[in-house]
Amino acid sequence: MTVLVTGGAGYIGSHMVWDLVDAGESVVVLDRLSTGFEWAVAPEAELVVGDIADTALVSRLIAEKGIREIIHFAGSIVVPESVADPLGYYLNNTVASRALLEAAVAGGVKHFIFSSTAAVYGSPKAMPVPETQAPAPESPYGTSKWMTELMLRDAAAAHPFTFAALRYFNVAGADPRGRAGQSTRGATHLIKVASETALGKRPFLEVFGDDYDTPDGTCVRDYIHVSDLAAAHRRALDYLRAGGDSLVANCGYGHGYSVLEVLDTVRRVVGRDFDVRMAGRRPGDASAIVADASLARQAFGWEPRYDDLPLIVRHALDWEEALGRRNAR
Ligand SMILES: NC(=O)c1ccc[n+]([C@@H]2O[C@H](COP(=O)([O-])OP(=O)(O)OC[C@H]3O[C@@H](n4cnc5c(N)ncnc54)[C@H](O)[C@@H]3O)[C@@H](O)[C@H]2O)c1
Ligand SMILES: O=c1ccn([C@@H]2O[C@H](COP(=O)(O)OP(=O)(O)O[C@H]3O[C@H](CO)[C@H](O)[C@H](O)[C@H]3O)[C@@H](O)[C@H]2O)c(=O)[nH]1
Repeated sequence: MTVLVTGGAGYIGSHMVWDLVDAGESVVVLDRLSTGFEWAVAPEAELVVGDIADTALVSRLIAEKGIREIIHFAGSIVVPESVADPLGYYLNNTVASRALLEAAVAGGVKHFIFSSTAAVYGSPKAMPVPETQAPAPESPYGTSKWMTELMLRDAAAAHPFTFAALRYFNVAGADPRGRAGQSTRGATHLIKVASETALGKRPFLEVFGDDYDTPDGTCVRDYIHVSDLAAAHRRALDYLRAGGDSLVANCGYGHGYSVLEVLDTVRRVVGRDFDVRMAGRRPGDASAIVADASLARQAFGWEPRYDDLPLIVRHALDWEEALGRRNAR
């Protein structure tokens, strides 16, 4: 059996591919390389360069490779960009996912795992936020992902497949063995931007808003190590293979850090200061969001290994340094 990983040349997808390959699975990656990299795909996996919205291509892959499971990471991921270009986000996240799902259903795919997001919740009143909290996204990005969750729910009621929609909180860090990491050009994610700034690749970092209703006024997020997230997917896949019901599950650790706390951690880990400037709020940002992650533990036995912010930052910095050496070659 071969697993199809869409977006497997991207940040999280490339870690997933390594995790599957390490477990002896056969893997095909479908990625159009818009933000991903050919070199990021583990050599044991087969990379097909193409678009998930290309139903003919996906149908051919499903038939030719005997695909029964899809892990779907491909998409557009930047919250403020989605505020500026909502239709582009609905196209690449919702419409393209619909096309992929149509090919999956027609091709007899049995299990589907989907990259959803904490952004579906908006700024929840009660925290940590459980999956039972009604979604109230504050950005087109969050809405585009929630719409895909709803399509999965309805399609799974009508067709013989099961799914897990995993709502990731803030993903950071890199493969502890140094084989993968975040290589995104012009990245906007806090730990990535802070790592680049700390290593002198950017002149300064801006803190987007210090007037939120949080203890120090900056936004609070639940940062999860990318390798723990990949492990959660493999657990979810095993659960679905064993006949588990479709589910929606948070992936986070259950504790939040403010932007300033993250920056302090980066300073301590790297052992030097860097230029941080206060700036206005960024469109689409929720003030605080922390996961209730008990369902993932109960339903499919997920046990995080890297719930340690300094370690996440250490791995992100190690990758950033390796990336610097790669780009210098
Ligand atoms: N990074 C986070 O903190 C975070 C949090 C929650 C959810 N997610 C979700 O996880 C998934 C992966 O995110 P990432 O951080 O690895 O981003 P990424 O940009 O590194 O990876 C996305 C990959 O998908 C590919 N892609 C995009 N559109 C495509 C299309 N139409 N057809 C084929 N390939 C396409 C890109 O080339 C890239 O390799 C996304 O769906 C994102 O919404 C990410
Ligand atoms: O240079 C920066 C970058 C970020 N931030 C702040 O740091 C926090 C985290 O921002 P990120 O861009 O790292 O992450 P987001 O919370 O905006 O979004 C991320 O996590 C979400 C889930 O919560 C989504 O799924 C999305 O894909 C992913 O980008 C936010 O308050 C943001 O304003 C800064 O102050 N300066």
